[in-house]
Parts: sequence; structure tokens; C-alpha cells
Amino acid sequence: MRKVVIGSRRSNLAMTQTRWVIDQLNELNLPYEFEIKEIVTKGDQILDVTLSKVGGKGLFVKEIEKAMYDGEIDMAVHSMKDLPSEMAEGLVIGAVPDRVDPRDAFISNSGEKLMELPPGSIVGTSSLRRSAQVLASRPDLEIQWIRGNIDTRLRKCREENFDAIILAAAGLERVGWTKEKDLVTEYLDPETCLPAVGQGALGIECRADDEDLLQLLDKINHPDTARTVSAERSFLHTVEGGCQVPIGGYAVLQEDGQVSLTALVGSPDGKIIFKENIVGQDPIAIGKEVAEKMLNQGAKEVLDKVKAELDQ
Ligand SMILES: NCc1[nH]cc(CCC(=O)O)c1CC(=O)O
Repeated sequence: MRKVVIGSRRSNLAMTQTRWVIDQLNELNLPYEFEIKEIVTKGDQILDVTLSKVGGKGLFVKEIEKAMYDGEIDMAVHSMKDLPSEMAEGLVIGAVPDRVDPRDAFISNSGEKLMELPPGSIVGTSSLRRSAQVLASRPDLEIQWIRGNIDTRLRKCREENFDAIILAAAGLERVGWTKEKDLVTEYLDPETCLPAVGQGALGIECRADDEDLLQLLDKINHPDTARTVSAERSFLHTVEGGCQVPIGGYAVLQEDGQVSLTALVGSPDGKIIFKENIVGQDPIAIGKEVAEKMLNQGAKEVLDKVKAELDQ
């Protein structure tokens, strides 16, 4: 019997995702037991600044990775979209389980959909990807930053000066909020709001040399999800370089077995949107190809400008 220690942030979503993975692993009936170790990250302590200004998504991940190097924990369950496109040395994604709903959920206080909101309505999000796409279809709306975990954002939407907020459907679904009837006003289709790279999928990280654990994790890997997400991450890897920028990427598997990847780069005000679709057999190759095409078309200048503004 091996005891596997799983590091998790304390948030409801992180804990729920970690427990879900433990359930999947327990169902295999193999000689392993699992223990959760809570890790408080810097990202959880900084609440009042735009996330992109304090070091981006990597912030949540780094301290968990340190605990893994130190042997304090053996693995961690991440929302795939929070994982930087390049893994830290010595660590790997051991499994990508089946993806849940990748879409963004639009929640308005009045019950009006995105295209129905009156001009000047305030939409809360702290994602440049969401703001770019909302403003592209509704330039007459106002975006205001909103931070905090899912429960905090839902409370702020009701109590503070917001008319609507946008959250990932996956997060709402995992913590059980979608059971609440009429909470979600509208699920935004990927044509309106292309999801973040990896949205709705989990990535389970462990040490690259932990062959025993890698063998176990492979049993809950979902090859189709792993394949489509790898196309999205290959795109992210080629365009980016760490910063939190207005980028979206969503890939699906076609019936003929090919991967169809749609990728987006925009300016935060939604005035410039680059969007491309590419179909191919090799996910890494198509991710790279679509990224290079968009960078050459002018996406590079847009991204450089956003990064320069974030650095100020
Ligand atoms: N940025 C935080 C974050 N990271 C993962 C999810 C939701 C779950 C997922 O997309 O897998 C969320 C919340 C949100 O964006 O609304």
C-alpha cells in the first residue's frame, strides 16, 4: 500500500477537484491511499490587485510545485487553464481526465442575455480574454474588474454595482452551483466567447521520475481530451511567454479523428480580434502553425502592447 500525498489549494473549487480525482483513483481498487495536504499560495493572499499584474496565473502553481520538488507532496490537481504552457523542469502532467463544459457562463442580475443588456451595463470579469470578446460584440458595455473565488464573485455580482458577470461553466458545475435553477443566464457559445486554453479540463501534475505514480495516473487519463488540450497549449506556448494576455483556444476532435483548433488573440478593448481555425492530425504541429500564422498577421504587435501595459 502506497500513500500518495496530494497538494491542494484551500478554495472550494480546488478541494472539490482534488476530491473528484481521489474518487476516480479509488474506483480503480488498487493498493494506494490518498491524503490531501492544504497549501496556501501567495495568489490566494493577494486579492485586491488585477491578477495579471501580480505575476499571472503561475503564482498559484509555483508554491505547489515547490512542495512537489521538496517531496512534501507527490501530486497536485490543477485547472488546466491555470497551468503555464511550459511545465517546470522535473515535473510533468501525468493525466488529463475527461473535460467538462468548456464554455463561459454569463450570469446577469436581470436575466437578460449578453446581447439584450441595456447600453452602459457593467459586466464584471478579470479576464482580458473575456473583456476583449464581450466588447467585440457589445462595445457599448462597460467592463469592471472583479476578483475572488466563484462564491465571492457571485455575491459581489448581487451586492455590488455589477449587472452581470462571466465565470467558467466548469467551475460552477464542479462546485454544484449549476444545480441552482436559473443561476446561469446563458452559456456563451465558443463563436461568441472562445474559452481559455484548457478551460474545463484538469491537469494532474507529478514528478517526472515518479514512474509508479505516472502508471497509476495514466489510468484516469482521457486520451481525446489530452490530445485536444495539447493543441491548445501548443498554440499558447508559441504565442505567449508567461503573461496573462487576451488569448483563447479551443480544440475539438472531429469524426475523422483530426483535431480542429480555433485560436484567438485580441486587444483588451475588443477592437482588434485575430481568430483562426486549423484542422490537422498532429496537435502540437497545428497549435504551432496557427500561432505563427496569427503572429505574422499582426497578433504579435497586439500582444507586445498588452504585455508592455501590464509591466507598467
Ligand atoms: N481563473 C480561475 C479559474 N480557474 C479555473 C476555473 C474554472 C474551471 C475551469 O475552467 O476548468 C476558474 C474560474 C473561472 O474562470 O471562472
